[in-house]
Amino acid sequence: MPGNIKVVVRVRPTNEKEKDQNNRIVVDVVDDHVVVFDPKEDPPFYFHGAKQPIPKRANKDLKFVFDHVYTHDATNYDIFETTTKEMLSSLMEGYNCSVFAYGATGAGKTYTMIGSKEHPGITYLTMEHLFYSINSFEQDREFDARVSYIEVYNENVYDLLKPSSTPLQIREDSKYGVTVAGLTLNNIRTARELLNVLEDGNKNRKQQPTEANPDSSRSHAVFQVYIKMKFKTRVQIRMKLSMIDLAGSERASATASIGERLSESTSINKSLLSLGNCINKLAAGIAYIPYSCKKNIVDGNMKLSQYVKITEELKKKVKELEAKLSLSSVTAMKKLDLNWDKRKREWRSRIESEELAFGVLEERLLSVMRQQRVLALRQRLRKLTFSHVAELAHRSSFESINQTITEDLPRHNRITEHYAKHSALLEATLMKIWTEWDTSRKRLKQLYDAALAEFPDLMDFVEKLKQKSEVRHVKASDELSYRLLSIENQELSAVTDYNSEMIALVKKLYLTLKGYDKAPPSLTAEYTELMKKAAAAEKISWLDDEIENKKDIKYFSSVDIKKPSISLDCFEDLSKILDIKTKSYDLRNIENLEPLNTLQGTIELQNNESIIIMNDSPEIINSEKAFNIPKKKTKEMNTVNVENLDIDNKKLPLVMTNKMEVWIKPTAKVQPTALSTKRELNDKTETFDKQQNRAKILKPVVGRAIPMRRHAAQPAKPVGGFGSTVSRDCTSVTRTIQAKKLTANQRNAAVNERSVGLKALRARERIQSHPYSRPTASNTSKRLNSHNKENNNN
Ligand SMILES: Nc1ncnc2c1ncn2[C@@H]1O[C@H](COP(=O)(O)OP(=O)(O)OP(=O)(O)O)[C@@H](O)[C@H]1O
Repeated sequence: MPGNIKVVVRVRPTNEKEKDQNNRIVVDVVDDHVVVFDPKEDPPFYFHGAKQPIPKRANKDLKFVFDHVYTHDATNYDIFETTTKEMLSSLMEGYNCSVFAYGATGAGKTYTMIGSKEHPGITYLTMEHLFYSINSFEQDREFDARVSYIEVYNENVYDLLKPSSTPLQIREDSKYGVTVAGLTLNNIRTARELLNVLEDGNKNRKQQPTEANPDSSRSHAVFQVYIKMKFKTRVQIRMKLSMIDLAGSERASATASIGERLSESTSINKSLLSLGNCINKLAAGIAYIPYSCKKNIVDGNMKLSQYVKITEELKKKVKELEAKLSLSSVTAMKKLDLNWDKRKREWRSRIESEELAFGVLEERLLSVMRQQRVLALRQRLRKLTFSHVAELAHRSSFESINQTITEDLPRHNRITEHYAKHSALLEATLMKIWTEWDTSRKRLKQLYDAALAEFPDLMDFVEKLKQKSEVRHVKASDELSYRLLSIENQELSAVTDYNSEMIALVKKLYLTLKGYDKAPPSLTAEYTELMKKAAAAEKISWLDDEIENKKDIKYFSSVDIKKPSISLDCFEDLSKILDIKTKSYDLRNIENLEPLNTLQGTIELQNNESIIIMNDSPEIINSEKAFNIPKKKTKEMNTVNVENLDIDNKKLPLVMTNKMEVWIKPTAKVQPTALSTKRELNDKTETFDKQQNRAKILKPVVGRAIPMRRHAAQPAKPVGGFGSTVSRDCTSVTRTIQAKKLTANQRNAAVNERSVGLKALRARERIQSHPYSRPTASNTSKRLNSHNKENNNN
């Protein structure tokens, strides 16, 4: 505002009563600034030729100049536009502002200040604009606006927002000045909320009808807005806006006050008198004014030379002050900066030490969780072993074995009990540490939030610490996976050895019986079934499977630190994985076993590829079953070349025995071996089609070659075929098709190599060294001797 005070006058329209009584209008609005009170009457006039009487009392005809004068047709909005609207910009700059409505009873003070819902007063309009300003500044400032609404009635203060018959206490202290103890401050965010607050407050205001005003307010109402404005630069400003609807100044005679009204009038007048005195003293420049204010009077009688001297002195003083001010502001800024850095460092070190403590707790927690997981796995494996042993004891017909195993049961029980105790202990420890860890975690989070609220640039620092914690989790998970897998692996190899021995034993027993024609068909069937199962677990790796399995591994080994009590649930899934693995056998020991293992599938060919299937078996008698090929033809199928085979869509439905190896080759032709014929190939392929068209597996890896049982009597032919060295080599059985894309020369070399005597030689050696071949006329005694010898050794 241009000045720090503005005085305006509003003239209200005459009311019905005044109109009825034909009251004289005593205020004459000359223009926007000048008003004449009790203006002179117009010159006497004549009516029907008779001069009308002149009033006895002389008119005061007092002229007043104001900052603005509003006529009776001005609206509350007009008043707001030229008064408090301007004032708001001063308020937003941090000045306290006050607005008083002063006037006689019924003059329209409440109408102007408070108004009604239809005609909101300037308090509402001002606040509405204030909220608008607050919103427009929101980008770089934060606001907190609270309001209070009190009335001063009979010199006592009452809270209009929390009505009570007991007045509030007024206090004065050096820091905050005059305050009202126990005052309600309402946090409001919109002008609409304010309207409700004002309405509620007004209902509690003391109003009584007087002669002059049927709704006369008998108290001074003080509406105050406390605004806290915080800049992004952390500078904070508090300011206060007071909108005061004073009680009407009145003459007891005019308001016809008696009794209680009269005492109210007395109080009202007394307080207004004090206010008036204060304003008058300010205006008159009196030395002592009870509320704030500096005297600034210039003596008009001083000489010009004195003015010059004073001005010089003042200039000097101003320079001194300016220098001091700039010095102190630099010092203050430095101090501020130092404080700033110091506080930041304090936050960092507080956070660091809390994080350190948190990290120690977390390490402990993770370690206990790891122990718990490992123990749970051991517990489960122990249970599994125990149930196997118990079953074995139950089934065993050997008294001595049964006894040994039964005697061992108490030890199993003791171990199980020990595991349970240890597990309970770990559980208790875990819960204790977890509670401490959780408390520390929450505390750390609070510190992070508080530090970032004050120093957003600490974000990187906080993020690094958070990452540290994540790394701890990942490490713990990895370590756990490693521990679990190594335990599992130990278990697996133990089970594998055991199973291999068992299968070897079964094989010996069965073949021995069979060698002596003592194997009944039911036993053969059972044996065949068992071998099928064993073969089904053969180590054929499927590329996709490996990927899927990895998911499971991740699942069982992750550490969910936030839910320690249910962390062991995932072991159910782990058990599934382990079960799969423990069922797999070591296939090294089931080579040379019957029956044929078959691999079914479809090989999809690339445009430049063809297929060669080779079979190195000198006798094809058992593949007859799998392929359903007539005997006379199968005998000729030692080597099968499917090169250039015209299969629909270049897909070859395939039943691959373990005696075969599939070679995928580029279009370059491979020289067929001497024994291969197309005719044989076609016969075989037709059979595949008939039987195995439903096969769906894509991209199979070549299976391990398991040579069929051989008849020692049948001479091994020097035939072509795939090399058994490849198939026996455990590491090479998981080759992918891609790995087989050899050049034509390499392939030819390989084919030829395998086609000649080397393979046949090996096959012969195997046959001759095989102790369980059916005895023939020429070698029966030799076989029996060697068989008996081996049994004795066992
Ligand atoms: N500008 C206006 N236009 C229309 N009506 C008005 C105006 N000013 C006041 N009035 C009416 O005049 C009456 C008295 O007004 P108001 O109650 O605001 O007076 P007041 O000065 O607050 O009186 P008191 O001191 O007794 O409380 C009310 O009925 C109000 O509606």
